[in-house]
Amino acid sequence: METELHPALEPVKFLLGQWEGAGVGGYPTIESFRFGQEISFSHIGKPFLIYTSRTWRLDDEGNLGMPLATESGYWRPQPEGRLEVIIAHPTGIAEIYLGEITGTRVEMSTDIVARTETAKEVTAGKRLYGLIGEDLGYAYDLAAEGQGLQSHLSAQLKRVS
Ligand code: HEM
Repeated sequence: METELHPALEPVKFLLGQWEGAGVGGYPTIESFRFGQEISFSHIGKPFLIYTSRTWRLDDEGNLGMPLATESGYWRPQPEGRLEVIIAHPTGIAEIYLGEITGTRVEMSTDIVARTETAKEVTAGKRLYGLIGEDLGYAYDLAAEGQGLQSHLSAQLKRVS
């Protein structure tokens, strides 16, 4: 049965579906790397998107290797293009973002980052998502381990369903 889209999701409808692609990552404290990624945005008829992401290391031949980061959460569009996002990480981190939707572009910055006792010292994040033609692109800036907010990842994904 097709679930009817909640009207609050109209501004983020362009994200719905499964996306697959590849990206690059780095940070001053680590070696740069390539990764493959699957992202899913779905809904259950309520005013939020369900978001999940899985990633794998990508070698020079383009083969997927070890699993890397995974994350999941909820995207909650609000009136006037505002957006609230909650993302949980298995690394003991929970991020709360406040953002804005402008056409097919979403920009968000962390309001709060909470960490378990053993999590790395992540203090802030900024994410930019947007359609590039028919693809989904994003860039993620991270402040962690005493470093200022700067690029950790960027990727481009194709819609697969
Ligand atoms: C597509 C998603 C991501 C991928 C593929 C990815 C990949 C990586 C890799 C390969 C490393 C270096 C090796 C390691 O420590 O595992 C790393 C380090 C790190 N990542 Fe990510 N990451 C992702 C998302 C995130 C997010 C969302 C955060 C913060 C909430 C984050 C925070 C960190 C931190 C704090 C480090 C350690 C830096 C250090 O030890 O100095 N990463 N990431």
